[in-house]
Amino acid sequence: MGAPEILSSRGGSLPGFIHARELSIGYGKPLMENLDFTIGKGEVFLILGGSGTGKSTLLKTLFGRLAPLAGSVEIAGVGDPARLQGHRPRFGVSFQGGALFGSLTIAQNVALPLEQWTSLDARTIAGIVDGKLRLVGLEGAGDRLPSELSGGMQKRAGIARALALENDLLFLDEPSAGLDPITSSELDDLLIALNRSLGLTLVIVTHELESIFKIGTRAILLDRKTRGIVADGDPRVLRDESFDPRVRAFFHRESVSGRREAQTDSVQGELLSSTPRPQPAEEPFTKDLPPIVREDPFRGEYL
Ligand SMILES: Nc1ncnc2c1ncn2[C@@H]1O[C@H](COP(=O)(O)OP(=O)(O)OP(=O)(O)O)[C@@H](O)[C@H]1O
Repeated sequence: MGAPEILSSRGGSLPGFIHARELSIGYGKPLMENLDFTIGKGEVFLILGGSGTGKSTLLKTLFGRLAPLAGSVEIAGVGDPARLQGHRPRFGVSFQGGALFGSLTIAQNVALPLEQWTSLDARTIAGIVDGKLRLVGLEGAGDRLPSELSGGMQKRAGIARALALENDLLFLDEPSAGLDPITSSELDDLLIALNRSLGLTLVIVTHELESIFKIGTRAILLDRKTRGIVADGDPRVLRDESFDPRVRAFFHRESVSGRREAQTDSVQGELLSSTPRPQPAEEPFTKDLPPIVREDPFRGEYL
């Protein structure tokens, strides 16, 4: 495998936060081998690639749900995140499907990690939950069940729950899957606001081009054939300056041979077979995001 093309204006300039070293991932048989990269604190780091390349598998390996086949992952100086299973989470995770508990209200869902991992009293937890719901623009929706919310609101509720423990690192798998373009763009606005205001580090699997260029400060592109990273850098720089046909194929929605695909949502190219179709428009969400402040006086208790 050749070295990845590095076209980065930002990657690597921030202090290292997550280190993947000679990392091989997969289920028995490796999907990716010898991955080496560092994610900086405060980066919006995107994992890109075609369908089935192993993006979600890499994400799960980074946060310890899956053990590496070889190599290591270190988060904030602590090696082997798999060993942290069963301990208080050091980061939030928001997966495809949201995984909110359908029989619990939104407020109860957000309260769960606080009840599980802290000894805070109910009143304090209720105050924190209110703050988290405000943070994601869901004030007033705490008493509703997930089924009573639009898809975009459910995603934001999932993010509020992932942030309940005040972690400064969030892993997200296809956050805008199934959302219409406007709701998806509003979710991007929320992620940008969280990144800029809280300094949250975001590690995101996505293949929505609009999202990639809007929120990503750094991206790696996985390639199934070489089982490695073919590009690493600022997604806009990769789009505009790369001559690698695989990189161009991904960022310009071309086939690897350079032919521009007629339909961006049904491309057949090597890297590009799974852009999800948008769903019908949802309940609108105000563009005016709430001011984001670290309003939580109990932060020290459960960090
Ligand atoms: N639990 C599992 N056991 C065995 N193989 C799996 C498992 N989960 C995923 N795979 C396989 O691993 C490969 C990579 O899957 P993964 O979900 O990581 O890809 P991806 O790049 O995220 O794809 P997509 O964009 O379609 O979600 C696929 O061939 C998939 O079928």
